[in-house]
Amino acid sequence: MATGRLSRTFVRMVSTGTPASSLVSPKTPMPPRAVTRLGGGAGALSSRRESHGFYKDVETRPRVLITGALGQLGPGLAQILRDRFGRDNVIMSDINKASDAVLESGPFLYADIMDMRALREICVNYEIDWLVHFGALLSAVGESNVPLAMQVNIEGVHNALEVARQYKMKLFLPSTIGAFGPDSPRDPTPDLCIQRPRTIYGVSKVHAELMGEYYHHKFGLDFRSLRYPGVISTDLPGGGTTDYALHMFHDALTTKVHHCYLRPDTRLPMMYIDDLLTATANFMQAPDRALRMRTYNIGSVDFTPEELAAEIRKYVPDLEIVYKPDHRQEIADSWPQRFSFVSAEQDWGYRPLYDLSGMCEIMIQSLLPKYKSAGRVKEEVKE
Ligand SMILES: NC(=O)c1ccc[n+]([C@@H]2O[C@H](COP(=O)([O-])OP(=O)(O)OC[C@H]3O[C@@H](n4cnc5c(N)ncnc54)[C@H](O)[C@@H]3O)[C@@H](O)[C@H]2O)c1
Ligand SMILES: C[C@@H](O)[C@H](N)C(=O)O
Repeated sequence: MATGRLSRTFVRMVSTGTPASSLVSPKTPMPPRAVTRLGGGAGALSSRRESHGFYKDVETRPRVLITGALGQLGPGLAQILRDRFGRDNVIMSDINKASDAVLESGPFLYADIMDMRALREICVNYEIDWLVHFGALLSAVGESNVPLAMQVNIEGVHNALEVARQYKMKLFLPSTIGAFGPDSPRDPTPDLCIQRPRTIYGVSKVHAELMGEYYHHKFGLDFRSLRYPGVISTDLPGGGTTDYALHMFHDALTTKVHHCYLRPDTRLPMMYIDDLLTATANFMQAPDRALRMRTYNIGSVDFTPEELAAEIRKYVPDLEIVYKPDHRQEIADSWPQRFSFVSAEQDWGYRPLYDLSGMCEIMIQSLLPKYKSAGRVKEEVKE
């Protein structure tokens, strides 16, 4: 609770133009990495880790900065990492304004990944050990604003790489099924194969994979990346090609009509968010010696819009789908249909738990009470 209020102060200070350096003052009680062991007497965040007395905890309780943390994936990953490393050791950041729920959940800062100086200040002042770089423009949004996508997804990655190299941080940044293209084997798509994507999003992600691996080999940077499939969650996504699947759940429970921008037979790899976030945290913690590669495919299921609709109809029998493919069809047609993730299973023990029916069950169970209490469930839904 207290940290939530403080976070609000950080946001206000930054939005009024206060330099990031002035966020750290003796009166700014950002708690240190092991606040519980300090017994609540932690007034100021010292810029010197030794004053916390927990040098040995860097391995087991690293301090993590998440960029672009207000999107579909950031809040969930912050929660998992806070459960593992302590609430105040995981700092969320974004260029958007955080909700009260985010501010109450733990530390939050304004951070634009295009602003290298501010990134440096945050990483030094808050003694960041791991950088999780989520700030990005997704596939459909990227195609509608290519110059911005190039800035955020390419220059932003350069900034993340440089900061991580300079301050010897571990860097995780996600790649995607969109890093493959029509020339890649699509059923299944292995970890290593030709990658010639046709979207700026895909091109920027191949660039990120290659640059990260280059920094690893050249400078010893602990770079790690997972190629995520479309992610299914109750929180709505930020403008990708796989978004239809999430909207289908919401529409099923409210209007019972979903307008689908893909053809009914468009198969894409997907996974449930809990599997993805657990895998991400486990991968970041995996011992370096276990990793034969720096970039791995992960996934769990693959389905088409008509297969997803059939599964959701077990709960909402009269769900209607109206198919009207648009520009996103071409993107989907160039992406993998099935994803091979055997290397992740073999090397660091990746194990997804949710299949299509498990995913649908938990989505309906999670969304139904929210829509019911908002009075938006259209008629009876089989629970
Ligand atoms: N969600 C998926 O299905 C999926 C699948 C594959 C890969 N990924 C990758 O995972 C990461 C997170 O995805 P997401 O779904 O949460 O994305 P999202 O679009 O929901 O959120 C991205 C966040 O980045 C922020 N952002 C944009 N420009 C920024 C800037 N200049 N500085 C700082 N932040 C900025 C946005 O405000 C937003 O909160 C991305 O790198 C994405 O490519 C996501
Ligand atoms: C697949 C992934 O990268 C994202 N959900 C998109 O569709 O753009």
